[in-house]
Amino acid sequence: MCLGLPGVSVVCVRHSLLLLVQRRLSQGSAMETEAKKRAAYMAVDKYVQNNQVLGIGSGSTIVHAVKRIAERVQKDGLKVVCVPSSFQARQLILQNKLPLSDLDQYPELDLAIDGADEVDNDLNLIKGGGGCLTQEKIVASCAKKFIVIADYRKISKCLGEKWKRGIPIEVIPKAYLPLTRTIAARFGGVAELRMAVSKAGPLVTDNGNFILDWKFEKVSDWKTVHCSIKMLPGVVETGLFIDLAEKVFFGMEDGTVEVRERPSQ
Ligand SMILES: O=C[C@H](O)[C@H](O)[C@H](O)COP(=O)(O)O
Repeated sequence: MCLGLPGVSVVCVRHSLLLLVQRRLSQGSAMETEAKKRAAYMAVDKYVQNNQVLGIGSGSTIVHAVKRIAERVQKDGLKVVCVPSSFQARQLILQNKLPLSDLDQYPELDLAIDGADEVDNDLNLIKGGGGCLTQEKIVASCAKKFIVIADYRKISKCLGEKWKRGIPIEVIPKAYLPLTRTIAARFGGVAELRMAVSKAGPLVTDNGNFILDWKFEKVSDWKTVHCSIKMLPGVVETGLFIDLAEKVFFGMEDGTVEVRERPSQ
């Protein structure tokens, strides 16, 4: 309510603008959540079959996929076994009362499903925005099929166009400082130690390592760069997933789901 007092109308206008911005932001995120959910549901419904061993990725999009798998287990009597790619994935599997296993029991998976931070035209991915990448890549590489679920914001023509936080690189803690220098000197750009959000100090991965976010300048051959970075002593894995994803399901802004296949298949 605006009172007829000097200055009050300015306050009211500001307040209304703030509410408008907040509303837009929450609509945006509701739209993104809906897009993630649609992509996840379609991927699960098309690809998950009875008696499969599934690799479960990490992040916010995979939450919808796990929920859908659990729904199908409850409603349709679907039988699956789930292998997690992170602490979060393990918790999700347990919370949804799905059978939990590991790569010791099942070194070969029928299917792995995961999210991504960015996806280019060749279905190369940037992953690790949430600090999980090494176990995700291991799980994806053990699967006969690896499919990705994402919302429309992740679509890009070339890596780095959308994801501005740099390529996540998991490193052995003792090597982080020399690696920041070597990566910048050899490949250009800046590699920064990722800091934890609610603790003082660096983010520590599920494997007890650190993450460097490499803000690159220009890269034309991602495979070569990935291989060269992996050769550096102390590097555990990069968040570049090259030639791994077979299909990506994108939940779009208009409510549809766009499915893209890797061109070389
Ligand atoms: O480290 C996190 C993982 O690589 C996620 O799969 C990736 O960040 C995508 O996460 P979200 O589904 O939350 O966008």
